[in-house]
Amino acid sequence: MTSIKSLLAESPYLTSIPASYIFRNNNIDPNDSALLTEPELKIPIIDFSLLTSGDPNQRSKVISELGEACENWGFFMVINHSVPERLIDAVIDGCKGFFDLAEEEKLEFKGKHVLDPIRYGTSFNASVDKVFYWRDFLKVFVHPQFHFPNKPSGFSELALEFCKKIRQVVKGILGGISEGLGLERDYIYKSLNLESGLQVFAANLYPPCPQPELAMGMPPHSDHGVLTLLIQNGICGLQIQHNGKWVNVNAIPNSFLVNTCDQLEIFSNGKYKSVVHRAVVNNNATRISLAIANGPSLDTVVSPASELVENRPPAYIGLKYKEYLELQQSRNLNGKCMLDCVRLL
Ligand SMILES: O=C(O)CCC(=O)C(=O)O
Ligand SMILES: [Fe+2]
Repeated sequence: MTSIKSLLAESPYLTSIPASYIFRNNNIDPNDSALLTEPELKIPIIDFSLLTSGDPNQRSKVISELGEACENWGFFMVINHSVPERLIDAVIDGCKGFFDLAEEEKLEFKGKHVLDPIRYGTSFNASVDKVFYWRDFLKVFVHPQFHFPNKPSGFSELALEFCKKIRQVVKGILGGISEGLGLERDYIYKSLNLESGLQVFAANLYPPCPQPELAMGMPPHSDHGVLTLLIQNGICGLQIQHNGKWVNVNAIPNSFLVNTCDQLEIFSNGKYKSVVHRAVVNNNATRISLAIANGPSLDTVVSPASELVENRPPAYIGLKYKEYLELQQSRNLNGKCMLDCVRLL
């Protein structure tokens, strides 16, 4: 399966996309006409420094903001996270450097199975996708064991430092979410074994597309883990579903875009729904996004927390995270269809 990058290198003056990439027709999709832009809506913003500050009033205020964001949006932007901007920029440059390698060099990292620790590819799962997505990707398992491509030089070291810092931010946010649910600060972190949790570094390349209104970078889906943190190269393209409408996310510079994922929905017994999101493409700039997915350890059986099923019976069956992940990755990416496999109510 040809990457988008090679497709464009072979046909630099492409004016229409191959039929196999036509995902939608704006004229007939009512969902697409329901697009809202974000300023009217105020996507929640969480000040991470207040979560870690010693001031209990500020902390309890931000914990309740976090709870509202999880309940009403499943999405928020995190500012003042203390991960240096130069590190973020360098990691994004590293992703660009990887995608700029010759195709033969990248193909050395072409994985076969969803649990292969390094996988370079295109679309989502090109062997089952009915329509191809306008996206090339590099997915790497960086925790509990750190794997990484050995090129471009220096990229691996930067990624190691970055992912470690992200785990600290995730720990802080999950502490706030736990307390917001009335649990001990480290309850979610411990119950889901985040200390040995799976962390996936997923870099996405969306080259300019001659017919962006017909193509899709990534189709509507929810993420399988607990929390995903996303950064990008200053070019927007992420949209989240909110009250049945698509909302453009205009990221605050240097913020992390955070979405709550399926394992948190299951663990919170449906109180915090994982958010459906997608990536649209444009016709003038290459977009790079980097999603860091943070999940339980692969052998954790995730089920609704016992503390949260007192007033409401469990709404999901327990399933080992590894099994959930294998199922999700081997199918078509389609909204929240995976959660339906474990839903009881
Ligand atoms: O590129 C984006 O904005 C979204 C990426 C995404 O949803 C993912 O990698 O799971
Ligand atoms: Fe996603």
